[in-house]
Amino acid sequence: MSDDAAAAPLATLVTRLRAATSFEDAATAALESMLDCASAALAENPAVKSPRLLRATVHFRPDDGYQRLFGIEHPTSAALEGTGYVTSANVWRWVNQHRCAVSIGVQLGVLSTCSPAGSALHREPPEMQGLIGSETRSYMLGRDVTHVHVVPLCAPGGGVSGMITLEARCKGAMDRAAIWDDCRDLLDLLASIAAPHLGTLPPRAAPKVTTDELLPVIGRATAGLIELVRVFAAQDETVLISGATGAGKSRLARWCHEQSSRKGKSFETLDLLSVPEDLQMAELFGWKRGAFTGAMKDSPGTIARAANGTLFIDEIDKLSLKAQAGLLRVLEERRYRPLGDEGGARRADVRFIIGTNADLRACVRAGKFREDLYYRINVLPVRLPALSERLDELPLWAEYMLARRHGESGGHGAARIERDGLELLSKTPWPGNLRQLDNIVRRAYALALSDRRGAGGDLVLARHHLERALDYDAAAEDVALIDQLWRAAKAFVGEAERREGGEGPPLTLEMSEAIRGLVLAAAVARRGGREAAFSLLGQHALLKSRNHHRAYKREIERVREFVDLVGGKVDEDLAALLDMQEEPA
Ligand SMILES: Nc1ncnc2c1ncn2[C@@H]1O[C@H](COP(=O)(O)OP(=O)(O)OP(=O)(O)O)[C@@H](O)[C@H]1O
Repeated sequence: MSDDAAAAPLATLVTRLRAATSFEDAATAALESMLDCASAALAENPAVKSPRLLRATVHFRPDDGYQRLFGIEHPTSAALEGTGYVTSANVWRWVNQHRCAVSIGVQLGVLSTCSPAGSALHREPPEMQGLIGSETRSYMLGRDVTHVHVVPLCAPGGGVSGMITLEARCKGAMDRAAIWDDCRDLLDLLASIAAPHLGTLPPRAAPKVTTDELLPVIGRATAGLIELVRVFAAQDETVLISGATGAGKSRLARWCHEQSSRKGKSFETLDLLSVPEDLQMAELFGWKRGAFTGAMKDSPGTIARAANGTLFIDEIDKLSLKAQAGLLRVLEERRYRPLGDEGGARRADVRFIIGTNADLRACVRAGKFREDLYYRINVLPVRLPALSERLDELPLWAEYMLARRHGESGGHGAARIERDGLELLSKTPWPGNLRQLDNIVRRAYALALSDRRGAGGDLVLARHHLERALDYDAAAEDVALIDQLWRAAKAFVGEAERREGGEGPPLTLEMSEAIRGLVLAAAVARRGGREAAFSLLGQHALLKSRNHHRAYKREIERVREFVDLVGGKVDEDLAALLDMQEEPA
């Protein structure tokens, strides 16, 4: 295209970008101008028969994780929805590392690029082999896409903040990745002009996302993210959810499953924090009887249990290097073999969602996490913001958690939080995120309940209840475990002395064993179930032999006896656990 011919689209784009007030305005302007230029260039190319530009997409992912995804159809400019997006982790990785465009001839897998240093065109340099995998290729062909051009969005600071993909159908040019040669410089230029606007303009008003049981609160900062996850849910590719501990990654993973075509099938969670390294392979792949000492009978692993459904692997950075190699094989070949199984490999029809609160790239740099696995799971990455980054949600979460607690205890009437109590919460730092907020609300609820005893009306969480709950939290955090245990030991001995003086039956050393049951009960309350509690506390042999329910009942019985003996007011959560005959739902 001549310089004169290029001047007009440049001027139009600059004018439209200046007028843009949102990310979507700027993205539409950029995509339309790039599609128009590419369309004109292809029409003039005598070697290309009946070319047709199909669509273009902005993948905005500063700092690697997706922040926005926006695309339009050509020539209508209708916004793309749902599964309308082509994604390829490898292409992103290449463009991100080399900061230059790539063209792909989909049918034959032909690739071309400019060398990062200059303008020389390279067809299929060796490092690009395998850049588009067979899955991506057949997906594109299934959508009638024969040619794709990918342009990096270079951020002013030197990094790459995203990429723009253009898709075309040119059946007569199937062996030529080079159909874009006449316009590739102009496309680079248009993208570079748009990049700063895309990086700085705010999104159009947050989409109206409806809440549900799994995501009861959605604020301004998370609305866009939830929409992204809804798009990703439809794609069956691996989703990587990163975010601080307690931010709600597990719930988001579950929600993603419910939005996917695997809804209604099993959803399994493997929390690697609670699985010792030497059992990780067994947990993932299952085992045959005799595969290792203690393997008394065959057992399916989480991959088999998640068949046709979704497997959420949390705390992925805790995966041993050996198990990392195993997981990589599953992700690449979709096949696995249980430990000790001599038969053929089994098919893993599972959608993986991965959770982490670690910086996986730092783990790769430190040699603790395989780089190839990192790229294999980093297909659709999203970052769930910490509670401190979405404070508009805080009052809604607090009220939701209070209502849930009130409902659990079968409370009558309404329960609410006083306005200055909510103010206090919004000024509090929340390193433990939603989990910590939930704990505070529960503790404040217990305090409010004991204040209300006897009085009717609404249950009100006043500021002083929340203050006390927060103080308790801070105190518990500051005091080392051994000091807290020492205090408990001294309290035990004090009570024994009182009884020695004639106050009730004696307290013997054996009775101090009730502490085991208390620890287990606390773990059940914390982890939401016996299996997770036993696993957390390293009781894998009991779990394997399925004897943990019996063990739990025995320990809890001991606690009940102890409570009967010493009397006094029992914490409400503990009382509920002691009354419970069966596993909590
Ligand atoms: N969508 C939600 N609905 C109700 N409660 C939630 C939700 N998300 C988070 N919470 C509260 O926060 C707690 C932690 O949530 P979740 O386990 O999903 O966080 P996480 O980010 O996976 O934590 P970790 O990294 O420690 O595994 C939950 O037990 C619950 O109390």
